[in-house]
Amino acid sequence: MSEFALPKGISVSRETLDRLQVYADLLERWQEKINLVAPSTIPDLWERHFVDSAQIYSYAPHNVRKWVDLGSGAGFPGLVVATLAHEANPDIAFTLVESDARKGAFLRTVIRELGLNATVLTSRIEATEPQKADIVSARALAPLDKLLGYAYPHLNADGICIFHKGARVGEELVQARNLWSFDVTHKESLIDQESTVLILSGIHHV
Ligand SMILES: C[S@@+](CC[C@H](N)C(=O)[O-])C[C@H]1O[C@@H](n2cnc3c(N)ncnc32)[C@H](O)[C@@H]1O
Repeated sequence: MSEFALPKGISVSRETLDRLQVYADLLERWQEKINLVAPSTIPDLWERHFVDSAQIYSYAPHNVRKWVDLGSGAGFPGLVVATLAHEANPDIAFTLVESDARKGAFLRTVIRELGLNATVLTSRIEATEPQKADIVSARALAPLDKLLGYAYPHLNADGICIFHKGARVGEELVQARNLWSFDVTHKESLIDQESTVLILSGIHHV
């Protein structure tokens, strides 16, 4: 199977690239009616949202079965990762938690069109029953201390979190350590020098 490189060297098959393109086209169409992403980011949709999301797929351990994405919005990063996993790891079940019903309708449309192994829960994270996830991801949802409070009930015993974080990551880590104990690995963002991806494991209340 031929491999194609997304910008920043992420390799995907022709089929996956085509699926991502269908997703991007749907997003641009729906964006005319509902605000799925900040309009200022549309000219840079591919890099700001698709590549930024795709970069975390390689950080997933090989034995992942259940992946939960919190506050998915238009599907970033969860639905992009579900698209990447579709061919190589179709057994990974993705759950996207998004309280906004219109965004939920968009997410379901993409899932149906692409045939992905993913489900949308249109509910508030705090009201969602524990998901027992191997991985919880989130981008642009909340400061780290609050984010861990959202994620913790949905992790299984060995579960890890993969969070996109911005320039205030140092400050957020200090705050979070007041409430939480965890091991953390920092990965440089592929798209933005100011951003980081955090991988957190061994998460417990202090
Ligand atoms: C700033 S947007 C980020 C969306 C996406 N993760 C991204 O990076 O493009 C935050 C999203 O989280 C959703 N959200 C915020 N609080 C939530 C909660 N408590 N439960 C479920 N969804 C929530 C909002 O509706 C919104 O779509």
